[in-house]
Amino acid sequence: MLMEIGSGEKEYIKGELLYTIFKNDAEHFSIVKIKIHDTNTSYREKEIVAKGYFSSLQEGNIYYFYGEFENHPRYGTQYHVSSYQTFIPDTTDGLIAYLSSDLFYGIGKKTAKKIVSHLGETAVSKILNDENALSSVPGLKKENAEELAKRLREHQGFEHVVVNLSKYNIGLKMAQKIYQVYKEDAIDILQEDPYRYVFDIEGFGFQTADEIAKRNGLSLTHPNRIGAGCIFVLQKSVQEGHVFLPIKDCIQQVLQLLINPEQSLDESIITKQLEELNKAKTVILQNGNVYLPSLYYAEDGFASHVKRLLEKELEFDTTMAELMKIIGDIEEDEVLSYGKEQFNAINQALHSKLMILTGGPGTGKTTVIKGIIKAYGAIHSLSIDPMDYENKSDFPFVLTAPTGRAAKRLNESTGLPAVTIHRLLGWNGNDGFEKNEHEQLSGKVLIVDEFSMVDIWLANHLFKAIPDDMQVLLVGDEDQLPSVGPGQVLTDLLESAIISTVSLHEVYRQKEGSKIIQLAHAIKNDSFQTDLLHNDKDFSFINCREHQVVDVITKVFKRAVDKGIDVRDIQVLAPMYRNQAGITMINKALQQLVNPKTSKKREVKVNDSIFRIGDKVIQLVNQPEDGVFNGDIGEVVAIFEEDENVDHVEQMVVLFDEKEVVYVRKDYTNLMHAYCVSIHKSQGSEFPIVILPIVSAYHRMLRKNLIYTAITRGKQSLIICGETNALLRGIQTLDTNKRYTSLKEHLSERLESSRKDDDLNSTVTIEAEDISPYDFM
Ligand SMILES: Nc1ncnc2c1ncn2[C@@H]1O[C@H](COP(=O)(O)OP(=O)(O)OP(=O)(O)O)[C@@H](O)[C@H]1O
Repeated sequence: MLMEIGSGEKEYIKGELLYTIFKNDAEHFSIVKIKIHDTNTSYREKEIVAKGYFSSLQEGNIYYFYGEFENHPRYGTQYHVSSYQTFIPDTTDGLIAYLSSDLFYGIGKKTAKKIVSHLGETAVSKILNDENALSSVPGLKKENAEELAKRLREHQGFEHVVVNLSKYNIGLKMAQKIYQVYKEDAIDILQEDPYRYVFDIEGFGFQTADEIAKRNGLSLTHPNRIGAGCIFVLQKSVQEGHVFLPIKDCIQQVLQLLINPEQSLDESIITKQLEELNKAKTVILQNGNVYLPSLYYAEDGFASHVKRLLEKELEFDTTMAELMKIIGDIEEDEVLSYGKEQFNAINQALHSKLMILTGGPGTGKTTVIKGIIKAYGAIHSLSIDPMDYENKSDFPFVLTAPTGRAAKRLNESTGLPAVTIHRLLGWNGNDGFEKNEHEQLSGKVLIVDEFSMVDIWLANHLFKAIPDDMQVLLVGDEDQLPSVGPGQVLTDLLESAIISTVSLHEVYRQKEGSKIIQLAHAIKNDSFQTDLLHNDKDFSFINCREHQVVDVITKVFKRAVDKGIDVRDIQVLAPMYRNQAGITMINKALQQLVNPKTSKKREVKVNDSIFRIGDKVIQLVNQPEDGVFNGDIGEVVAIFEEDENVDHVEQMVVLFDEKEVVYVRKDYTNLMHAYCVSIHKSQGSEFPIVILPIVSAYHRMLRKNLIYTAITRGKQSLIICGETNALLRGIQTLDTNKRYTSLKEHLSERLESSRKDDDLNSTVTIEAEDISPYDFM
């Protein structure tokens, strides 16, 4: 149904599009000049500049624009369009002119007249709403009728969808996503089964679908509602890190979600619906658990690749004596003597197809990685200098980590090239990964650092791309926070004990007198005592309460900056965004301290924040097309106004290490200030100076692994400010949020089946010795 043009209390500007000032086809973003015909707003000028996301606009056409006025500091009043619609002439003459215009091939004036006289002045909406409307027009050829309806639909389709979705408070951006999936069917689907949106459209919430369904009078026990409820509950559980939900838990959560005083629901209805979804392969029910298929297959796929890699035997014919000599030479070269655990780790890694190396900070993980690479090079007579390889892809050592900063750290500590896992696999956004089981990685040894941060999806994609004969070393610290995404791959692998593992316990950095390392290990080993909080050369503890946190941090920060320390080297980490000691407040205060407003510095306002040239910012999502990833930290280096660049849109330029990334306004929300970042976001990074507030106001979040992760981010200095009790309680609180994962089961099933195959094969061989083929003839 078409919304009545220009009707309702919604503000509009009706006008002719005079010309396009700027157009970005890829973004569907345009800035246009409008000659105003009519408006129900108080705007009294004859013309206005309008901007927004449009599918197609034609100069000379008349449109209704719905949106809001905006005051641009340089260009004055502009209209920010949130939805729009072509004005279809409502007079007979206007309509005839419209239908016989160039827009509609094959329809001349005569035919247009016939259509209007037959269908009346609402001809266009009749054609759009009823496929057969034109069949009653005498003398109109079937092909022409079909062509006209098709063109009209194409032309009106997007606007029609946008305008109708806006009635349900669905904005232009989400409307574009929806239109891409459903095209002109979007509104029909929304009206018949809004819950389908929850399945098909990323980011479309259950509550929105539910409200629309209620408005459209859909029954509260409708299977689609219950099905969407199940999917929504599963999607939510994935955000909490689960790979599946036990069916009972899932049912309880769905009941909670769908609860309604008007109509009761019982478990059997939900169970039945889960079975239906299972039949349709929308979920997978197995062993009393319910999975979203992508997660079930990720776990199972990962397990199958682990099995594949373990099956391929490794040829290693270096004798222990030879190896001792090689390692001895490396020790001489490195001017150190490997500890027993470290030697064992190098030896085992060289012998293993797949190995896990774990250990807390300063136990020598990087030292061991370097030792493994050098020893491998010596054994196989391979140079470990990338410069000796003409072709980059021939370099035998592939070093990778889940985040940009972790990869950079790995590169700096080993002196070898290291990239993010996404880059290694050639992630290209929607299209997926260039590297996969068909196009695998090249190289001989793969080393993945910070493996505790890798979720089951990424682990599966990575393992798919590992060729059978590659040796793999997974390095991580199991005591850190689990991955942000679903699963706990490192923990599950360690618990399954199917991959050889070496844990390093002896702390080497402590020998250099590091209090940070001492603290970290005391927390890890549950031997923390408050006297460890005494100030030291690399550690201070400042007593303060929640309301003093922002002030204390600002003072500490100021003192450090006054001492000449680079702002980029000081990182505040906190567990939560809200409350008076939260990340948001800390960022505001620190921005004011280190990068205040001045008349010379350009800035842009984004919701409640102001981004200013010189601001430290963090990327919040993966943006592979620009080579920036969730957690990367950069600095705003330029802000351009619309008329200052060839694209004619406002732009903000952020420098990440040596790479500049240009953001347009719609992407500004991918950034946040980074004077203070969440501990979760800091995983995989290290900073010279870490300031860590810990107060009881964070109690919901304070856990041993969170505090351990935060403390181990500090390289040279750590300043904790807050309450001793909150710290004590935090490190005594274990993360009881058990993640539901079944990787261990998948691994044992896979390995069990391969054992059975082996048994079967061996049985056949034995029997075959006694039986001749003729026995079967
Ligand atoms: N066997 C050793 N003898 C002397 N020094 C060592 C030895 N092993 C490691 N170190 C030193 O200890 C420090 C920490 O080692 P390394 O950086 O390898 O640990 P790590 O586990 O990677 O630490 P982090 O996780 O904090 O990065 C380094 O300065 C390193 O040179």
